[in-house]
Amino acid sequence: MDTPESTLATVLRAAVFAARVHATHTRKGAAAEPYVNHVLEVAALLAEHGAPPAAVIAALLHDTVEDSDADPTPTTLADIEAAFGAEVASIVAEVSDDKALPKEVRKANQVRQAAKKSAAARQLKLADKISNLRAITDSPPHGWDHARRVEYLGWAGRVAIGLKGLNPALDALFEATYREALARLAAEA
Ligand SMILES: Nc1nc2c(ncn2[C@@H]2O[C@H](COP(=O)(O)OP(=O)(O)O)[C@@H](OP(=O)(O)OP(=O)(O)O)[C@H]2O)c(=O)[nH]1
Repeated sequence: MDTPESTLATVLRAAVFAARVHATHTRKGAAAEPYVNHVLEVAALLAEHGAPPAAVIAALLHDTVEDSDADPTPTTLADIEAAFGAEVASIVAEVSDDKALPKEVRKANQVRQAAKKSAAARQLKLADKISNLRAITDSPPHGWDHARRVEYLGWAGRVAIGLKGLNPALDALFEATYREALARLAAEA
């Protein structure tokens, strides 16, 4: 008889799935960290701040579809649904940018659509931005000058306006991370 998988087992299975998909991907930062470090950080932020298990599992998988589009065997939402179910796949769909759209449209859509997303997707996206703001100061993407980092910070702040209001502790961490990044960028100017 099949026994239902525990949440812990699903979380670990998602981590293994993400590590395999991102095996050849690195972060854009100077440290060129393995990409999976980012998704583990986002999932840990959510788990530490009381987000539901489906959001933590989706966090591990959140870039597998968007970032495997150029891989020999891209990961699809159907793959995620088959392996982790419809709820997780739906959250991953909500936080995946459509890479076919021009970058300016994708960026504007993130600002415009943030507040319309589900509670799980909003918390996931906020944790994603916290991780990216940390990276902006600790290991900035290669070739990003000061102006580009300031622009990213401002844009992330505008997206976050629509994401906040669900998880006060996560909201506070975003605010603190934003202020720290702003102070460090101001000190460099
Ligand atoms: N800040 C930062 N971003 C990195 C790093 N490595 C990869 N990225 C990805 O690069 C995106 C920011 O680069 P951009 O040039 O602005 O955008 P693009 O890659 O989507 O064209 C982030 O997207 P995003 O829309 O902010 O996040 P997401 O929603 O795609 O996860 C993030 O996914 C890194 O070291 N630092």
